[in-house]
Amino acid sequence: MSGLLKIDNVTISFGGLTAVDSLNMTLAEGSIRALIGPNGAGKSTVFNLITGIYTPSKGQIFFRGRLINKLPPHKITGLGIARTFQNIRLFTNLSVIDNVKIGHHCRSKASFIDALLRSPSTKKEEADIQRQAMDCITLMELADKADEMAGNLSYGEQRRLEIARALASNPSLLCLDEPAAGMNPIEKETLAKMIKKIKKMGITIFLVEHDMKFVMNLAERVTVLDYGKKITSGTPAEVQRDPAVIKAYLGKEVG
Ligand SMILES: Nc1ncnc2c1ncn2[C@@H]1O[C@H](COP(=O)(O)OP(=O)(O)OP(=O)(O)O)[C@@H](O)[C@H]1O
Repeated sequence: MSGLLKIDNVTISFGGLTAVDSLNMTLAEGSIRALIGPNGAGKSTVFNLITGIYTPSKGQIFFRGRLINKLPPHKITGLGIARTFQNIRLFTNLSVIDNVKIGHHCRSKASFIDALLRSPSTKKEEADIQRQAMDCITLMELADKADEMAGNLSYGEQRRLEIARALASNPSLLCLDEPAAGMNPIEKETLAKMIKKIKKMGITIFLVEHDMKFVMNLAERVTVLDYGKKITSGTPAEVQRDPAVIKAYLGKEVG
């Protein structure tokens, strides 16, 4: 398996605070990688760096060998990197399907004039977007809720809808920021099953998550950050018995 994403010696500082410090990571294509660490370790900042929200103070980020850390977020999405956020960001007054159709926007080829004139090519593109959006919500087991307002969904369903929307941009790398947060054990089990299905479709998964049981059952490799620095990287079993990890979590059980 080749490296899909390469984070090469990346540092970002905010004033006097180094949020991510000389980070090196390579994500194998088709894998599930987790990034864990205590609160404030820099995990979301890594996602913000990959998706172009932040620019590294030092270092480089490559996606399929292409330097991406100077590209704006929409270009990075267009190259095939999608993400969800720690806090749910849905249009609660729009339907489930419309929330997902918005995720297609970055792939849409229709110009403003095309859309106004509703040319045959625009109509065909609209039909394709509708079909692809249905595929995404079917995958996340929300097809029967397609016309419901997103705000009426349960918490677990809203989190799944966010993933459906991210999938609508047809990514090859999907970054999930705390996807299981606030879910009950049954919702977490359903989510884990869906993430495995997404992986089987060939999409690489990069996951930030606090729920250790969820992470250890799902990820093939786990990278641990503390105060912005990578303290270790390995299989879930290796990471769980690493003394540096146990110390970082202040003696809390990891597993
Ligand atoms: N835009 C910013 N300006 C200033 N400080 C920032 C900014 N973004 C992140 N930080 C700081 O960087 C550090 C890492 O934050 P980050 O949100 O990446 O941590 P995290 O590991 O995702 O934490 P959590 O698990 O609590 O979500 C924190 O100290 C945070 O306050």
